[in-house]
Amino acid sequence: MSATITMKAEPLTAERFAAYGEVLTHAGDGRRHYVERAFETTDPAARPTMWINRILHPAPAAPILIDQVERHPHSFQTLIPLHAARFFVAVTHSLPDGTPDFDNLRPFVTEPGQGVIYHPNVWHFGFTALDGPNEVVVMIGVTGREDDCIVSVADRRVEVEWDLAAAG
Ligand SMILES: NC(=O)N[C@@H](O)C(=O)O
Repeated sequence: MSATITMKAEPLTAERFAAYGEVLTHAGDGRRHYVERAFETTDPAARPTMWINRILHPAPAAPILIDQVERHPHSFQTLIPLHAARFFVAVTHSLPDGTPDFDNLRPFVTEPGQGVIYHPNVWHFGFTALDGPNEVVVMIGVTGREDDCIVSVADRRVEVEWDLAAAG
């Protein structure tokens, strides 16, 4: 295991996240804000599926250890917390060999009321509640094959300071 990488999370914005996905908030003056890509898949066998994850334990105040990341090759993935609260997001792209680029991991802290849509194949840390337990709606296209979710265990210790006030 190589040396420890320490990072500081940034506030999540649409611009900072654009290379990895979309930030979900209501935009515009109308009552309805259509989200175009939430159900997009890359495989015709992928069936739109929704579930709710119960997250009983929010991240502790200590730096978050990124022990593994996952990606979904066949579909966009939407995550919408049911309780308006901040959550932690960390994303990266693949290196040429297909493994996650941990050196260029981008950690973020959301605002209450935001959700995210991950682009297919974007490596991401599992949904991590902050400030208390939460429940998160997950929407994704599922083929039922074993590669709907590909997990990669970190080959180095990556710690992220997520308390933005403390991070300065
Ligand atoms: N992305 C995430 O946090 N979780 C989903 O991939 C899931 O399988 O619940």
